[in-house]
Amino acid sequence: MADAYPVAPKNLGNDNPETDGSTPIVNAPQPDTAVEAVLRVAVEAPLADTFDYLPPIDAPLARLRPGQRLLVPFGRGSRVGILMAIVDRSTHPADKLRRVERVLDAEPLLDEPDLKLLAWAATYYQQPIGEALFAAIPARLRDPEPLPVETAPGLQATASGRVLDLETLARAPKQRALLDALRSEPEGLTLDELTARLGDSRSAIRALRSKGWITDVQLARAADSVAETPPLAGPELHAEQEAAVEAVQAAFGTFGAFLLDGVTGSGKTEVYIRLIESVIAQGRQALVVVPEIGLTPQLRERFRTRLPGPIAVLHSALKAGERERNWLRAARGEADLILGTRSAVLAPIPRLGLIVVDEEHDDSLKQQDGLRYSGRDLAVRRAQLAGCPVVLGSATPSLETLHNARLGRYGRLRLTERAGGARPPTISILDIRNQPLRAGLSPVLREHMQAELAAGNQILLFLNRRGYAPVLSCHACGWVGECPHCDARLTLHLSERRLWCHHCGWSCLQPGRCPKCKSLELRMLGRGTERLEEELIELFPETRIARLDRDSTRRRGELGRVLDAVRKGETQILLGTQMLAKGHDFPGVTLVGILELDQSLYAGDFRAAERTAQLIVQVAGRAGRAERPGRVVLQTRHPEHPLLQSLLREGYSGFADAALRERAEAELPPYSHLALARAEAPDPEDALAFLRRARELGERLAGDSGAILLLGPIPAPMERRAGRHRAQLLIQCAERPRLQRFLTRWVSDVRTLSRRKGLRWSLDVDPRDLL
Ligand SMILES: Nc1ncnc2c1ncn2[C@@H]1O[C@H](COP(=O)(O)OP(=O)(O)OP(=O)(O)O)[C@@H](O)[C@H]1O
Ligand SMILES: [Zn+2]
Repeated sequence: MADAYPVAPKNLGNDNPETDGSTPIVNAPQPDTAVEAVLRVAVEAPLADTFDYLPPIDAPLARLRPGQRLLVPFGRGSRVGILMAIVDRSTHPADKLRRVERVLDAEPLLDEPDLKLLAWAATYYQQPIGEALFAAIPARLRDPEPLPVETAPGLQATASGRVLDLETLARAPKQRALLDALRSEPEGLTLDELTARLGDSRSAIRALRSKGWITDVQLARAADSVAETPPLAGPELHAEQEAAVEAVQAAFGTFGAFLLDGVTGSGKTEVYIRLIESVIAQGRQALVVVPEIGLTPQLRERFRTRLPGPIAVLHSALKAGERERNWLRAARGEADLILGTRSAVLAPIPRLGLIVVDEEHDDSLKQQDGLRYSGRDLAVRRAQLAGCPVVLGSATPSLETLHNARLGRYGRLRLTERAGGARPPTISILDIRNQPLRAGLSPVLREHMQAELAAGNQILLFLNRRGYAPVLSCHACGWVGECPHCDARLTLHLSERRLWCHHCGWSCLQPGRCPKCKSLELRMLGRGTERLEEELIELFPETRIARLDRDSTRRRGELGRVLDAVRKGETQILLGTQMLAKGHDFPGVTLVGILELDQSLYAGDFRAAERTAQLIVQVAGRAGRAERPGRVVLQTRHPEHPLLQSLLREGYSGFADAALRERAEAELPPYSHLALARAEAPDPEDALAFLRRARELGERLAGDSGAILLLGPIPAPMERRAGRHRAQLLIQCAERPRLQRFLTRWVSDVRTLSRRKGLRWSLDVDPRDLL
C-alpha cells in the first residue's frame, strides 16, 4: 500500500508558514503583493496547494502557457512542476517568491480541458493537485527531460539519387521501385515503412547505398504501423444494437451519458465498434476504458482488426517506453483510439469525441491508492468537460449507474437478447448438502459434465480461490498456518512447496512437520484451483484440462496460450478463478459449473451481494454464446438464500431492484455518499487513536445538524496486515456537495494533527469496499 500523505520534508514549511526564503511559498494567508506576473505551479508534493513563483529570467511571458512543465526551486533542490495559471498577484510578499529556473516544454503537455479535469479530480478526491497531475503523465516526464522524440532508422534519396534517370535501373526492378518510393518522400521512409510497401529489400538497399543514391537517416517514427489489410467488416447489427448506436450518435458533439445495459453476449462490443468507427470518421478520437486489458487480449485484437486507424494501448503492464510512446500518440492526436485501463481516462486526448467504459460495474476501475479515483466517474466528468457522449456498458450494471439511469441522468439503452440467435443460458441451483462430492463436484454436476464431454462440448468450472489448499493444519495439536504479519491464514501452493499469504505476499517453505508439536500429521484442508486441477485430471483422465488463475498465467504469453487453446476447442475443461468472468467469448462452452460462492454470499461488506450477483451472472454468461445452448449449475449449501432466489427468478435486474430498495432503506449508496478515512501504524493503538482525534475535529466542523455522520473509528475487518494495525472512520452524508465541503475543511484540519512515527492515513472518497 502506498503512502497517502507522506510526511513533508521539514524544510517545505508545511507546518510552518514562516518560510525562510530558501523554500517555496505555501499559500498561507499573507498580504497581497502585486508583481510583474506570478506563475502558479503544481508540484508533486504532499500539500494541497499550488506554489507561486516568479517567471524565469530568460523566457518571455508570451511563451508560457498552462500545462507546460517548469523546473522550479523547491526546498534545497529543484523539482518539475506544471504551470497551472499566470496571475498578476501573489498572496505572498514579492521578495519571498523564487524564480522558475527553466521552461521544459515548448508546447503544453496538458491542454486546458485536461488541467480542468485533473484539478476537478484533485478537489473531488481531496488530493493535492500535484498528485493528480503527475498521476496523469508518464513517469519519465517527472524528470526534467525534454519530451522524447521518437525516431526510427530510415532511408532518404541523395541529391544524385533524386536526379538519376530511373531507366538506368531498368534491369534491377527492386532497386528501381525502392528509389522511386524514396524520391516520392523528400524526408525519406523508415525501414518498416519500406518493408511494408516493398517487402524484404535488403539487397536492393545495399546496392543503392553503395552507389551513393540513398543514405541512412533517422526519422520521426510514424504514429503506428497502420494495418496493411483493410479492416474487417462486422456483422449486420440487430435492431436493438441499431437503436443504441443511433441514440449515441445523435449525441455526438454534446455531452450525454448512456447506460448500455445488455445481457452477456448481446453484442455490446459490436455497438462500441460502430460508434468508434463513426466518431473516427468525423475526425475525432475515441477513448475506451476497460477494467483489465491484460486479461482480454481478444478484445484488443477485435478493435485492431475492425478499425482502420492507429490504436494507442495504455495500461500499467506495458514497458515504460511503450507506455510513453502510446501516451504521446494519444496526446498528439495521432492515435484514433485510446484503449486502456482506468489511468487512460487521465491521458490527454485533444480531439476526444467519444468515451466508452466497458464493464462499468467492475471494481478494478477504482484506483486504490494515491489519487483514489473512479475511472468510471471521471470518465463521465471528462465527457461533460469535453462535450461528448459517454457510454457505460455492462450486463450487470452497478447500482449507482442503475440509479442514475432511473433518475434520468443517464439514457438507458437495452440489449435484451443475445446476438446471432444465441439463447440465454439456463441457470439452476444445486443443493449440495449431504451430497457425496468428488473433487468438490456433486453427482449431478459430474453427470452433466460427462454428457457435455461426450457430445464434444467444452466446460468451464469456476472456483474463486487459487493455490492448493487454503488451510494447512496439524491434526495432532490443532496448529494452523498463519501469516506472521497479517490476521490471515496461509495458502498452500503445493507445486512450489510454499505457504503464501495472499494479503501481504509473505511466504515460507511448506513445513514437513508441525512447527508447534513436531507431529507429521499435517492436513491440507479445503480446495483451491491447483488442487481442483489435480483432482480433475484423476476424475477425467482422457480429458484436456487447463487452469486459468494468477499463478498459472504468471509466465509471459501463457494467458494468451490458454485462451487460444480454449477458443480453438483444444481444451475441454477450463477451470479458474474470477479471471474466467472477464468478458471472454468462448463459443464452444455449453456448461458452466460454479463450485463455491457461499463465502461471498455472507461477506460483511455492504456491496457483497451486488458483487456476488455480478460475478454469478458474468461467469454464467460465458455459457452458450453460439448455436449450442448453455447450462449453468451453481452449487451451494444455502439454496434458500434470497440473493440466489431473486437472481434465479428475476435475473439481474430483479435482483438489482431488490438490492436498491435495501440500500434506500439503509441509506447506503447510491442513496447517500461515503468517504472512508483509513489509518495504519506499527503500534496497535495508534491508528485508532489518530482517527479518534480526527473524529473530534470532524464533529466540530459537522455541527449538530445531523447531516454529516461520522461512524467509528473501528478496527479494519482485517485488523493487522503486513505488520501494520489498521483502523477506519466512515463519513456519510446524503448530499454530495455538502460532503465535499465538509471533507475539504476536515482534511486540511486533519493534516495539522500530530502523528506518531510510522502512522499513515488516507481518505477514500466513494470507497468501493470498506476493508
Ligand atoms: N449483430 C450481430 N450479429 C451476429 N453476431 C453478432 C452481432 N453482434 C455481435 N455478434 C457476435 O456475438 C458475440 C457476442 O458479442 P459481443 O462480444 O459484442 O457481446 P458483449 O455484449 O460485448 O458480450 P459480453 O459483455 O457478455 O462479453 C460475438 O461473437 C460477436 O461477434
Ligand atoms: Zn500476510
